[in-house]
Amino acid sequence: MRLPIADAATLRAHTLALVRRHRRPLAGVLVLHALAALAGLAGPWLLGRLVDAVGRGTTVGFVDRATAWLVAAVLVQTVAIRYAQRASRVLGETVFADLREEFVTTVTRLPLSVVERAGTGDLLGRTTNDIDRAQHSVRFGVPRILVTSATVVLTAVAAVAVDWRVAVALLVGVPTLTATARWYLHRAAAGYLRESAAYATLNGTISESVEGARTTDALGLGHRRRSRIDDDQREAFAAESRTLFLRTVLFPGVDVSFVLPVAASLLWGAWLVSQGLSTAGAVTTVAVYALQIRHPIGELIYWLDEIQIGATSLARILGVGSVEPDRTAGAERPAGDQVVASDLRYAYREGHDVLHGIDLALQPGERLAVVGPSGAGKSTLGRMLAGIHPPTGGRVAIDGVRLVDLPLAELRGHVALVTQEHHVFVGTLADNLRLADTEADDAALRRALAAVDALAWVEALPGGLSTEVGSGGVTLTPGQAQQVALARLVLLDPHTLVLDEATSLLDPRAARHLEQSLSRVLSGRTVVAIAHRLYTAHDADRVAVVDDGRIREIGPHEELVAAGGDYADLWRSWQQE
Ligand SMILES: Nc1ncnc2c1ncn2[C@@H]1O[C@H](COP(=O)(O)OP(=O)(O)OP(=O)(O)O)[C@@H](O)[C@H]1O
Repeated sequence: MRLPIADAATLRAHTLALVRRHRRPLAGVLVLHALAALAGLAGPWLLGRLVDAVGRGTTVGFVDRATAWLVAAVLVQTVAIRYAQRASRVLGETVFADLREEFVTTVTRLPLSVVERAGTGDLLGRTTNDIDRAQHSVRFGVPRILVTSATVVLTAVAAVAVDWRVAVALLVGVPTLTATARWYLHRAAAGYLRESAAYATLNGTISESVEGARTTDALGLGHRRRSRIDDDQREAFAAESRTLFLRTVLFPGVDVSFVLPVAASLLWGAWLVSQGLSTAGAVTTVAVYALQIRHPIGELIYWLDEIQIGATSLARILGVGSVEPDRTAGAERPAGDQVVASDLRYAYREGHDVLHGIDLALQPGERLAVVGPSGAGKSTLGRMLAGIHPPTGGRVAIDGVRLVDLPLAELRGHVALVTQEHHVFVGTLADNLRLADTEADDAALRRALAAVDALAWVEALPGGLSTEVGSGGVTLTPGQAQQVALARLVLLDPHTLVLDEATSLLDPRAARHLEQSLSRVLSGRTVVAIAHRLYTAHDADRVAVVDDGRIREIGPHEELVAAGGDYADLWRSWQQE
């Protein structure tokens, strides 16, 4: 599955909405650029007047005045360009800041199931490469397109105003220019879209290979990863070659279109002058305009090309916003705190259920251990009970209200999940803990740390709670990171907790101690503990044995051992180890 890409209509609507939102600064920028362009047109016009005046015979005074006007025009142009550039950049930055904020909000609201199915490469590509490209277009492209368009239009109008007969010659460049630009722009969007997708896939494969390097090494899968990277690279190469080919047609076509109008205005103008239909001054002015217009047209096409790239990136960024939410909050709120799963099913891929109709009623305040072989569906069950993914069949409800009908922020106050994967965010240790409760004071943070046996090492850190941790700060061991995650859970204080191998990174003795101190703090809370170590099951009120997506046995440890079923076998072999 890939994340969606916004269609042309959405892209247009979004761009128009952006333009409307910033129409005042946009109008200001346009006025300033028009002023700069007008001042730039004065030079060739004055030159033409001088040529004619010299032809007729003129005075030094006239030449001096014309020169003074020329200097004044250059000064006005310089000042106008300075303010126009500044206003354009400010506009570009403001628009991009808007886009960035929108995107961050969208990404943080993405359903986890969608991110997992799409793979992180695609999302990573959109948050890095595509944001960079869109940023380049918005920051520099949009302002330059405004400048160059204003300059091209005004130069053409000025040429017609000076002498329309001579200005007609400028049109000879139009057919080749439009044909080449149309040919190119028609093909470029698909080409750049393919290129972005190819690089996103390549990035995903490379980052996956780096993250899974040890596994690859241990299983001797190096050649497979290499051939996968080779395939992705071949696709990226083919995609890049295609866009390069498009440019090799565009650039010569554009160059020819630039030379033609200059030559034509001189030849055609000379004939007009010989017939007494124009003056040498008018021909000079139009020919200089034809030379002058090359630069903004070239820049305009360059930016139209860049804008195409930016637009494809923008389509990929906006596409993320069209991901449907995986839940919509209803109005009902639970009064009690009993979590019940009924006929619960889940499939990561359609038609491949990994949970086959589980019924489970958690008793408020009980501690349930979930055990079973690898791949049995224990983690999936844990995620369902915590409302991470909406079930594909059946339901999980608190006091009759389905978890997926609760707003996410509220859901976390009822049920929370801690897994073995934790991220330590850059910031102080206190910041990391306050993610769970922004209002918690230092004393509350210390209590939570004590509950997870972490207070001693935190107080031994150079800055205690204010120690900077995460990338660039003090590096926490995986076990310490796990304790921080558990302390967050204590602060969050939900009535039901799902611990998925939440102490797996600690040594067995420390893990058991932590679980015991945690259970003192969490007394009265319902705890579902998914466990490898069977003492967790031994310490629990009930044990559920999960195999092949079904609960095979459920009951207190002693009863299951006495029953002599799967659990009794598991327990015996674990004790022998
Ligand atoms: N993100 C995923 N996408 C596709 N299939 C998945 C995904 N996560 C788990 N599965 C599959 O679902 C089944 C149940 O996996 P699950 O992780 O729930 O089992 P588990 O009992 O927790 O195993 P373990 O003890 O190894 O963690 C397995 O067949 C697994 O391959």
